[in-house]
Amino acid sequence: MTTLSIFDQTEPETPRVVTEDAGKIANLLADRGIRFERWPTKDLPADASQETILEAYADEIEALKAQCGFRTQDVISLNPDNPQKDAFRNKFIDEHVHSEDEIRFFVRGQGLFYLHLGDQVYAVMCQKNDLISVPHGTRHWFDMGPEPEFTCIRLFTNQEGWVADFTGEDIASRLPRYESLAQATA
Ligand SMILES: CSCCC(=O)C(=O)O
Ligand SMILES: [Fe+2]
Ligand code: NI
Repeated sequence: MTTLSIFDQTEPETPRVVTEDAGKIANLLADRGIRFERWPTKDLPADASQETILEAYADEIEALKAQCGFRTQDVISLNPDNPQKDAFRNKFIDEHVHSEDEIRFFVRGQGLFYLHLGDQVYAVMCQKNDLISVPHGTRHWFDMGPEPEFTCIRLFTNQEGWVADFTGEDIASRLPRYESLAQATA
């Protein structure tokens, strides 16, 4: 199940709110300017190519582009047998921002997005079907865990695609990582 855990940054050990109610999750995130929706997905093999995935979701991608001005897209897909999984995990695991609006649409598996909003951190264990926005300037990080298994379509208003600005803050290391949150909310 998709789970939202909300932490005060001054008390990163214990979430003050934990919910698996998709409607509540959407409302709590909308209150903070984050879009969260559940979109239908298609049956595709775990090793489907980026091309196949973009083709299968061409209508959804076009709709989002028309609606919100997204210009580029890519696919990030990881499986536990990926020899570079640790490097990929590390790539996103520290707090960063993007200078443009982005969307993440999980079409397979799960992954944990942390959004640092004001003095709170919203940790969203995203699942297949979840679409979440990362508005420009939103401090965030992403933990795919030690055995990553997910496919995510990413949309960018930036023509260059994914460009990250790391904040240099250590907040990510003070919050529970994927392993504890997946455990706590299983
Ligand atoms: C699930 S997509 C990988 C993470 C990412 O793109 C990001 O943090 O910006
Ligand atoms: Fe990011
Ligand atoms: Ni669950």
